[in-house]
Amino acid sequence: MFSHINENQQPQMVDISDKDVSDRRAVAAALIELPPVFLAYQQENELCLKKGAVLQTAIIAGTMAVKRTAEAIPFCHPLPITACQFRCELLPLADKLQIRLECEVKTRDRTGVEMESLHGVTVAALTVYDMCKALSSNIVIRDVRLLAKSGGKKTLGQYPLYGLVLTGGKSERMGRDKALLDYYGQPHAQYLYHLLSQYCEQVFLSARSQQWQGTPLADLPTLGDTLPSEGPISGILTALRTYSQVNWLVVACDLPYLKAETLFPLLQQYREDVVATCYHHPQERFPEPLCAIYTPQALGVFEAAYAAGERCPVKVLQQAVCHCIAPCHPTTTANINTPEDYTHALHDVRAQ
Ligand SMILES: Nc1nc2c(ncn2[C@@H]2O[C@H](COP(=O)(O)OP(=O)(O)OP(=O)(O)O)[C@@H](O)[C@H]2O)c(=O)[nH]1
Ligand SMILES: [Mg+2]
Repeated sequence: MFSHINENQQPQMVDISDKDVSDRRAVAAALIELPPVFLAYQQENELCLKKGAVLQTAIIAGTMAVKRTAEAIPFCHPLPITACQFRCELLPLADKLQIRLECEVKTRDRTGVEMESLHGVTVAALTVYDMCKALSSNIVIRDVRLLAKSGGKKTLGQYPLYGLVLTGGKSERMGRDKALLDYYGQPHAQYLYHLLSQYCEQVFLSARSQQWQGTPLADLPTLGDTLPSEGPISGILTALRTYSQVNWLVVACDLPYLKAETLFPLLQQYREDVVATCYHHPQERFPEPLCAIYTPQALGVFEAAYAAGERCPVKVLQQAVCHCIAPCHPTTTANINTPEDYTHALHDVRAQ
């Protein structure tokens, strides 16, 4: 029998009286898209309109909503909230302004706070809409979802996210190290390290041993290949072996177009019940292993493929259960290999 229906088939609040108290945490996220008219109102990480500071107001509204979830959702238990934190990020794009909201809630009780985090992030998103609607009603709220929950029977998002920037190649076709090429005012591997650091608990470069000694990359945390350096698979497998209880966001150092906006779909849609979440190739639709999030399941899959002599990560992913998503732009996962590619990409990113 379902615990949310009683013996007369009437709905009821689930009886949690006998459950053990534990520390519970949940994180929910939402994405809001605003038309370009809002771009002019951005001031650092805030949107300042006549009506007031949009994100600050959204955070206050969302926090109040978290505390009052049981009043809005009929069968929710009222819970003492011990922490409620919002993270907001503004992302100006050429044709729109994106806002990414995250709401993290904690309690110590007999049931979890997933509804609280979802309610909080939804009301915060609606508050953004309310603050902004005088300027335009062409506002889309999307991808409201639970990212993580822990402390109860079912756990979601149980692994932290780590980042890996693959730099261990020989750049033979380029003739100089692709990790040191500069598009945004610093060696590209360093740029990617900082980009991933915004979303990952820890980030490492993946390299051949001693590769970066005496270079500007020497001070960044690095995982040296613990297998013969035979291509990106060596770096990926080293990372999976070194930290096997984390999700790995892996990117190659030769992706000049990678930025926050291109990572959002991965961050927003990745799943832990698959080997990897990745973009598919824009035309040929095979999984792109060098801009992907791997779960701990990937370790066994890569070990088996490696032992069988496979060295191509695309082929490994083609045989595995992956969550493939469409890249937002064909250049998202475009990599560069030759000096001509570099000149071309440099021109593109400078023109943006
Ligand atoms: N850790 C590690 N990374 C590698 C290795 N080989 C390639 N990579 C990385 O994997 C990504 C894709 O590699 P390739 O496009 O083949 O780059 P490459 O091998 O440097 O270039 P070529 O020498 O021209 O083939 C890049 O980020 C490389 O730095 C390796 O043996 N170990
Ligand atoms: Mg290579």
